[in-house]
Amino acid sequence: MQPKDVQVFPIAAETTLLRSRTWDRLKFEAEYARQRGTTANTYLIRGDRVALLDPPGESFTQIFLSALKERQDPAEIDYIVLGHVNSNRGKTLQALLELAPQATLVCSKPGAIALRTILGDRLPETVAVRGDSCLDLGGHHRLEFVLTPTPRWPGELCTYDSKTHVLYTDKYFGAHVCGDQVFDEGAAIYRADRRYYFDCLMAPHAVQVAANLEKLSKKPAQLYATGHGPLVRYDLSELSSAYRDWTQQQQTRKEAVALLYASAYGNTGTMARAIARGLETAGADVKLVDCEQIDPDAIGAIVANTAGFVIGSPTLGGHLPTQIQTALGIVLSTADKVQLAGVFGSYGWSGEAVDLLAGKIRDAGFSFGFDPIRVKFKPTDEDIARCETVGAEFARALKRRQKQRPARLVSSDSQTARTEQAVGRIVGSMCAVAAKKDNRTELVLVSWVSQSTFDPPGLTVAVSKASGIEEFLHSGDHFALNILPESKRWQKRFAKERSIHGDTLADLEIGTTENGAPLLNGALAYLECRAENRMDCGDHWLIYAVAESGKVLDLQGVTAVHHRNSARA
Ligand SMILES: Cc1cc2nc3c(=O)[nH]c(=O)nc-3n(C[C@H](O)[C@H](O)[C@H](O)COP(=O)(O)O)c2cc1C
Repeated sequence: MQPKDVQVFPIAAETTLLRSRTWDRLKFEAEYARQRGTTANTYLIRGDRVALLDPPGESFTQIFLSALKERQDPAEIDYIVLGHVNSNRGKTLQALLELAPQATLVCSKPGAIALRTILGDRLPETVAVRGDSCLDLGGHHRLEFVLTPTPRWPGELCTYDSKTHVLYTDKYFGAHVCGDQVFDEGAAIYRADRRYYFDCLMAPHAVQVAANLEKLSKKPAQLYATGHGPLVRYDLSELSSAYRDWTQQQQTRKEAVALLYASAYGNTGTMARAIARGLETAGADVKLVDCEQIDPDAIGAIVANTAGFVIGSPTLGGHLPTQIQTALGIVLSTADKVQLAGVFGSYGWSGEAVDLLAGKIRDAGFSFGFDPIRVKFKPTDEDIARCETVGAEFARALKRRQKQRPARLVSSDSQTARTEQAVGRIVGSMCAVAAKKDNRTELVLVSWVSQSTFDPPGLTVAVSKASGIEEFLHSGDHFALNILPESKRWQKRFAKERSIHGDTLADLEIGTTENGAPLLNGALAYLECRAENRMDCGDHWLIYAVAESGKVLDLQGVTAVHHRNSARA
């Protein structure tokens, strides 16, 4: 394999590209299956002042600095502009700043926060730019900044040079592909790589990407200077409109379901059509695919654009037919783990196919929207009705899932933020702890509630020390745990204030439990609790209480769950 190197190329007036190249796949691309190598593109703009845009990550630190020093004295670099900040760049930045201690770092505000974590004491003067900020390098090189945050890169920043009409697009419009070609002449050869890059890095954040594309389109760019892969000169308008189409497709894919099947004698096909009817009745958009009739390459594209997949197969000779084996391989390598799965099939006596499918899909980490369905030979009317029902259930489960998934998963580069994010993924049910003493009622929203003992039935609840209620929760005190249903009403009410007491209780209908504890009208269930013990834990008290009695008030209701982006949100 060709060794790593740095390709240097002038791309516009006083503007040089330094492309750190690897023909191998980099560590950070673990998610990226197309092994075509990559380039980390850095740009040097020499106006009256010198700006270096986007030094590469640590895989290239030494070769990049050697190549840079041959062309530019680092001691004369005025600005280092960072389209995004991550720890992978930390090592190169540290080495670069030793050679260029005079340089000012330029990045977005979230970028500056991440830099503080990465560089610590060694952080030099840093300018956090806003969306309307400009940096005049002299010689008519005026850098205009466009903030393009996505949950994955909250601090992303693109830069436009109004002299050269070059738009430095950081993560946008790139591709992980390595070669000698700097620009994209014969652009069609890159389209599959660019689409794959989009699917891996942009598609999950389609809403934010669409908004950012809109901002970028305001710059009259003649060249997209990408962060990775070939620069976009020849495919500029087509790639821009393809990005818009792809984001739009992504936003409408929400409840599409890929229903893949094969059927030698028509029985599994009958089941497939019944499941499809059920799905459609419940509002899903079904892509029904007979795997014997489709080019396997098309299966990946279909599955990548759906929120769930269902696979049906007959058992033939104790196995899956080849077309289903192929389809399964494609599905498992393409589908996102958040996609919901389903399995069905007709059989004659042993019926291994459904178990095989379910086992592989389960082992790959997917969860199911219905229990696998097996039908012996020809489906009866009852079987067909059952297939329709599970189709509809699957569509509803999909809707619920999408509602429950947090709108934004903000990824971060600092270890602390990553830990907080991970802690934030622990979900808890939304409850209101309510207590009354001396005619004073206090009510506080909590989501850190957990059953702790079976005998006696006991639970722990964490209550903020800042909330007024903690003084009502000493050993022997009684309180009610009101378990809230999924409802916008409660979300809105508690968005205003989490801790409610005094006059602000007036808009709530509060009854009493049998033991006289405050019961919130509209609660899904309640538990009458007696505090037994408490532990001093940082900014919270952890209360252990015994549930003395309780009742589910709405048997059909679903408990509200508190999804968070981070431990602090
Ligand atoms: C050649 C052949 C092999 C079969 N092997 C099995 C088998 O190993 N186990 C089983 O349960 N059924 C087996 N069957 C029965 C089929 O699974 C059954 O007929 C099923 O309804 C076919 O579904 P389809 O109409 O969707 O193709 C076999 C059928 C044929 C024709």
